[in-house]
Amino acid sequence: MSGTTLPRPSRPSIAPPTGPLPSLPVAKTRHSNIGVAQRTPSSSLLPSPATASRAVSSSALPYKPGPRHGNSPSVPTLTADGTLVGATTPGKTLRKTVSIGAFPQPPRHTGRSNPGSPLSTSSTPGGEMVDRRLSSVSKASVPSRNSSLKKPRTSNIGGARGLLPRSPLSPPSLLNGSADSVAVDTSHLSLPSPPQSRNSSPQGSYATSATTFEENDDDTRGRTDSKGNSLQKDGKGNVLVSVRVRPDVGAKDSKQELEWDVNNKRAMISYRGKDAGDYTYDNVFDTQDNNARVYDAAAKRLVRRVMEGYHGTVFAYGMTGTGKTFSMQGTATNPGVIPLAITDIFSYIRETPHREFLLRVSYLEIYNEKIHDLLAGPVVGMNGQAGPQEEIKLREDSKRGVYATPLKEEIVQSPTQLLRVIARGDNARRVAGTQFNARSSRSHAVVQIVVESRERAPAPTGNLANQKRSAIIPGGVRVSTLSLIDLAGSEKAADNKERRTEGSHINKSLLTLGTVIANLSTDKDKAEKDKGKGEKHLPYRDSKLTRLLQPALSGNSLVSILCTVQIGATGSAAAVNSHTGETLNTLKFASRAKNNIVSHAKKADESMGAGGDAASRALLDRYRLEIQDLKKQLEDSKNKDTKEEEEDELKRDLEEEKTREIADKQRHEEQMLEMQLARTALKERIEHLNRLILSSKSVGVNSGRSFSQMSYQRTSTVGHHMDMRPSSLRSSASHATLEVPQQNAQAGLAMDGSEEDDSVGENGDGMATQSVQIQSLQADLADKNRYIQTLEKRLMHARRSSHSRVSMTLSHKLSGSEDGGLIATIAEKDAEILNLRSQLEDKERMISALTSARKKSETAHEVGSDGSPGSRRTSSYNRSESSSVSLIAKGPTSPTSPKPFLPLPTNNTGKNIEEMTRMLDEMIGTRVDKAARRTSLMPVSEGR
Ligand SMILES: Nc1ncnc2c1ncn2[C@@H]1O[C@H](COP(=O)(O)OP(=O)(O)OP(=O)(O)O)[C@@H](O)[C@H]1O
Repeated sequence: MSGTTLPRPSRPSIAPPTGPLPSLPVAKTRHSNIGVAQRTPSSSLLPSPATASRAVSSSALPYKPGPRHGNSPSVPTLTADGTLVGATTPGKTLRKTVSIGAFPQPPRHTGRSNPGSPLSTSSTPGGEMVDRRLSSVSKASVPSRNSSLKKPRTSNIGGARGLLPRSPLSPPSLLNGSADSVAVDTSHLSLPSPPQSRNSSPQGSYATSATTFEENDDDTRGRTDSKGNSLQKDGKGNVLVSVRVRPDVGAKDSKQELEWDVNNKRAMISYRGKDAGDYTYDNVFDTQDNNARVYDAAAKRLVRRVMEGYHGTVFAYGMTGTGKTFSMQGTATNPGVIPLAITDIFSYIRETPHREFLLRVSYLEIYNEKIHDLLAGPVVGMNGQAGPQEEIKLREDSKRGVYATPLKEEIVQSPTQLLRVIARGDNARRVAGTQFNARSSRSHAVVQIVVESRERAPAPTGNLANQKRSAIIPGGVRVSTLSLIDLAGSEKAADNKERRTEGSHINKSLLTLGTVIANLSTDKDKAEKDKGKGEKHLPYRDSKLTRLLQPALSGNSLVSILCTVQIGATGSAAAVNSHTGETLNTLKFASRAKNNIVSHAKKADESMGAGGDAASRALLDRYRLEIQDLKKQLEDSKNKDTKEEEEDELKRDLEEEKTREIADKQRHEEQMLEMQLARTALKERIEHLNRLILSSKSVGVNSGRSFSQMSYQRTSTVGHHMDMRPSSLRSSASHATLEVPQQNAQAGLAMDGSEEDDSVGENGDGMATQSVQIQSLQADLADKNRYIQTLEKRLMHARRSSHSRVSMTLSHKLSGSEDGGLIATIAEKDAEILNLRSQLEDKERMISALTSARKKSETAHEVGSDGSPGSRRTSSYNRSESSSVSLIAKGPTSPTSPKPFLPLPTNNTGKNIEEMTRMLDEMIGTRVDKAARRTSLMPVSEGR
């Protein structure tokens, strides 16, 4: 086939690899054939010539590829349409195509040297497979596995042979999620488990003997030629074709069965009826072979190659009811290709720690030429009822090849998850009862597992940019796809109209598939023959199935085709004939597929994943980048958070600091105010006291003068017998002693001693003195009032402060208070105010007393001037006053003042005034002393 005219997806490069592809890392530890060992010697109960001869020619004898070639002319082509009918040219190999690279070429093939296949195992340098197991089997004279359908098996790897712990009778479907693990006892084999054996499963372990059996199976399947040389087994190229024969209990010993011979050892099916012929494939599975064996021989390698980066397609083809679904899905106890592939995929991931993988799965069906997404679930319409699904179309682009869109893809992380997803799709698949199958698949079902893988990034170091780079650089992402396809079965016209419609679509698509495959070969032949004439049209677009399979069929994928047949049938002769015809058709289809499909699959280009724009990047890369971005965002937000937290903390600190400062300021202001108030109060008090002193002085001066005058008068009156004691007036505040000057005293000697005169003498001086006293007292009163106001203000402020201050301030205040408490201070202040008030009252009383005294003296004065007794006193007073004045005017040196100074006799008014003043002074003195003591915390001395 030439790729020049065919539309090829560009996903994998179509150029063949330059060297041989690596084989699977299989530990070839065993040299015995488990399968062979477990099977009974091949012996036909009803030997036909053919079977007899094959029995003899089996393993112990050199293999002769003759029958295949011998049968070649008789191998008919697909009879579905007239154009495909025909037979291969006699002598011409059925395998017309070659696989990639250094595929070892079987001797019977044409001279082309085939490259090593990704599906092949190790080969000798000469290109021949080493059939170790076969040789060991031969040496041990193990009977041939070659068998006819009638041969009963005494052992069964998968369960029918007694190794499984449970009966496979009516097993639940594994894909429906009810499967349990199948632990097959292989201990009796005394064989080490190979490294890649299934050591995990969705539910546990699938370490079946069939799996281990597989490892050497490749070799035992090699054949020897007539000269005894080891031959490479057919089909170890990029395309594997296997045929599985379904057991048919009902048709036992029927004539049809006798016409068939299934030789799984030689991978050959021979038909001895009309159109007799031998059909040889890569694998032939007889009725005794279980699914594990089928998987191991037909799909295991392909799956592992897919994990290594190749695209792989496995599909089951066959007539309805022949076991396609059974082979692909299997049962709980006999898991099929799909669950076993899933198990292997995850085993591979576990065994490959240096790479990272991302798996996504989609599941679609082609039903009546329409594609349905089996994972999308029912679409609920506006009315709440299930509506039609969005139409899924097939598209093709240079990167992805042919693909269905829009199709739901689910990312899966475990075998269980993957199986669940597939089971979900499987439940959504259309099945119906038909004449041949109670649960017939009415659609082609395609499971696609996309495997993205990449070398694991080294531990990220350095900055984020470096980390980002290191996350996507190494090796790029490899993207490969494993397609597992369970085709609907070809069938005869059904009674039911719906089944008929389905059947016609199924048949049409299968026919197209056959045509494409047939034309692949024809095209190739023609292309070779008629170079330049152009290539034959390949009708990929005639059906959705072929369109979807186009990348695989056109050579971009490793392909494994499992054709299922059922030999023998019950019923009418026509039915039997029809059945045989279908079986033959399937066999011919398989032969053509084997011969015609050319695969030059190569590993997916690693750089593809890492390159291109973001949208075209592999999901693994996109996710890696996203992870990096998210990590960065996380880091940023963390940093931001930390920064914000720090800023918040700083802000909080600043605010706290500010609040503290404001509080301190307030406290300071309050303290200052208090101090100021205290100072004001003290100043006022000082002023007041000073005024008092001045007032006393002035009173002293005035009264001293008057007193001295009075003293003089008294002296003069009483007659010089009194002590010359200085008259002292003690200032209440300053304790200042004001001594009456001697000259004044002496001057007073000449004065008249009359009481009245003394009190009112000096022509109204007495009145003036009283006025001064009154003024002084009033001023004092005003002072006191101010002082009281100040104290009240202070008290108010102290109360306010005590309410508003915090306890600390309070305690501070309390500890700072001399009396040990603000409350005590307040109480004292209250008491002080009360005292002052009482003092005020006293003063008021004194003022009123003085005022009345003045009034009295005024009245007396007025009476005196009118010749009243008062006037006498006044005149006397005036006299003495005038004499006193004259004495004073004359000074002490006057010779007219010989009398010593005598204390003035106190009259009533003088006494009153003196007493009152004294009382006042005492009261003030007491108060001031008290206040001074109490407010010792205040800078009294400073104020003073
Ligand atoms: N190798 C086998 N061993 C035991 N039972 C089998 C085998 N192959 C098929 N069967 C049974 O035959 C029946 C039909 O098989 P299955 O549904 O797989 O056929 P099919 O090819 O998928 O049919 P269709 O195309 O109609 O879907 C099932 O009950 C299945 O269990």
